[in-house]
Amino acid sequence: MALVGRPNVGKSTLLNAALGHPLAIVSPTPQTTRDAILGVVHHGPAEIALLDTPGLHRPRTELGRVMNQAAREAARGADVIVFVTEAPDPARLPRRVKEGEDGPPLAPHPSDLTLLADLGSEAPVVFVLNKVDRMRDKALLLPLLDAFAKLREFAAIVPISALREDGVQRVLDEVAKLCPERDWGFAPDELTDRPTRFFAAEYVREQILRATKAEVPHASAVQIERYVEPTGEGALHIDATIHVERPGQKKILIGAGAEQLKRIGTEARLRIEELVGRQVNLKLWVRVTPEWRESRERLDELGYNKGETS
Ligand SMILES: Nc1nc2c(ncn2[C@@H]2O[C@H](COP(=O)(O)OP(=O)(O)OP(=O)(O)O)[C@@H](O)[C@H]2O)c(=O)[nH]1
Repeated sequence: MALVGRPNVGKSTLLNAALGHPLAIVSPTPQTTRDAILGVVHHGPAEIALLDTPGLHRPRTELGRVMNQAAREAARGADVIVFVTEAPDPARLPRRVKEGEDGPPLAPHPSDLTLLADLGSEAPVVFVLNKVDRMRDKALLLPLLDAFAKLREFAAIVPISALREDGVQRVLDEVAKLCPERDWGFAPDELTDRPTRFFAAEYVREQILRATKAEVPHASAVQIERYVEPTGEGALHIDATIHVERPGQKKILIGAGAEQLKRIGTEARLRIEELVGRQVNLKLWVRVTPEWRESRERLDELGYNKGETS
């Protein structure tokens, strides 16, 4: 199944909750996910391969176009689509709506209308309204769910809170009902089809997203230069380069006395050690690669080539 939706609605959080493992990186910064990431869940008699996709958005860079393409391809290849959107942020609602006074009911986000219209009708679609935990008065969500239900046919409509792991099993129940019968594709303990070196790069990027703001997270890409697995008990050695677009971004990332970069490295190392179950020796370098987000060649080198349309 493919998880599709706008950026930041909680697709990766839903994938992690379904897996019971924080495999995908999550952050409050939109466009955190850059590549489709597969996670495998065994749910009752069903084996569900969930593809977390980059949030569909209006691209401003070549990277953005490649990300959208990766999401669309994942959706095209899926047997089931789980369309994810979010309950509105109460802080942004007019007070009278919050207080339940008369007024226009909550309406679908305009980008959701476009995305749903683009989905096509081949695969069944399960509609998920995430982040319902942030609305105290859940009754306010009913007209919103109604409005979505009128837009197209959904196999199921499921309000959830991926953050609180509330309703996630119900999503899997609905998907399992729609799974076609087929041979097993994965071993029982297989969590993903991505190699651990992919996640090593992701976990460094996750710390960059946590530590920096504005353009820096968007302008950063992590490339693994060396990945040496020991034969015995020793540590896993990883050398990685963080590419940024401008010298000012490099300065921010390194920080005074290289403190920022050290913190990013330490936090990422702990997260990688948890994944691989052994000691990790992680070395990071920062390099300025001007306009890497605009160059097909650079994007290929950095592994963002899933959207290649030939
Ligand atoms: N309150 C609340 N926040 C949530 C919930 N699910 C996700 N979030 C938050 O929403 C933000 C975005 O979550 P992600 O899982 O990274 O969203 P995404 O859809 O994968 O984002 P992109 O990578 O941009 O496509 C993070 O700060 C999450 O903690 C939820 O159920 N409730």
